[in-house]
Amino acid sequence: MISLSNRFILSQSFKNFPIKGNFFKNFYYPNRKFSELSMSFKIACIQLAVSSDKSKNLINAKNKILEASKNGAKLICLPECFNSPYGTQHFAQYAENIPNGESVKTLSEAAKESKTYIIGGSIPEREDSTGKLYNTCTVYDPEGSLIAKHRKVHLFDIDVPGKIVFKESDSISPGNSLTHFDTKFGKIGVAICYDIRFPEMAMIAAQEGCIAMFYPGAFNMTTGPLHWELLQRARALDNQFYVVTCSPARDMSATYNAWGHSTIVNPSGTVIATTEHEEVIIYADIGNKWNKKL
Ligand SMILES: NC(=O)CCC(=O)C(=O)O
Repeated sequence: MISLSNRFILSQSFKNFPIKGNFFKNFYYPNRKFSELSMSFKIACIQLAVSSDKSKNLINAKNKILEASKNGAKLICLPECFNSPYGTQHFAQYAENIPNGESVKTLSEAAKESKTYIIGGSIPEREDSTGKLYNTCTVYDPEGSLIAKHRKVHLFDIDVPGKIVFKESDSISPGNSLTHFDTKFGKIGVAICYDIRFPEMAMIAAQEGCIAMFYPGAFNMTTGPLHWELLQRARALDNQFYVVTCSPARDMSATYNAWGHSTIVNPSGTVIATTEHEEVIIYADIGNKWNKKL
């Protein structure tokens, strides 16, 4: 039995979120548009092999970003916790200030050099004024500017007897806001891993006009096979937008074994790109054309 002990009642956590006008007016989003530029554009998910060596992780991430851009990707996503092994015992050691840490510097340079949008997976963030840690995604435009930051809202606390015990809230504090950002291709939503289990976040992104929701994430060997793909297809079909997940590659010598299987799902709930658990880059062209294939 999965304990969802830190589940927020969304009406409480987002009670001040401004839902404008009649929420159901555009339920099927007939007017949501990719920009004129983007009948279709290529995205990439880098299923990065993450080690305990932070500098190595940063160099590897940058090289893979340059490789994905050479292959035509215009928007590139990294996995949850790409600069550090995923684990409560590691977060404090690898945590950085945002925007003054080395991970932000590396990703900003990579975005500028590759001239791509980058959704920088996540890193453990230290807020200097409070000492609190967050699991945070940073986003960059093709000029290398930091254009958005998402702190994971729903922390992953789980206890499946005999299978997996993990309590992210032991060291990480939750974020309290939703994150959507504009690109020249259209508006994009971002959330992190366990956030995908809370459909309201994706619904609000769709209502706000997002064309896709990206979830850097690291599911595990218990819940991965059960729910990873199902959740993505559900969020995509519910909201009629693309859903993209990006996991670290699996490392069986680590304390937390990621499921891998980074995946891209179209607005009809169909998987258009996926993989197994090794280090790899997956690509897909996303845009308005998907519905002509139905
Ligand atoms: N890193 C995470 O939030 C993992 C979430 C997960 O595995 C789940 O089942 O949910």
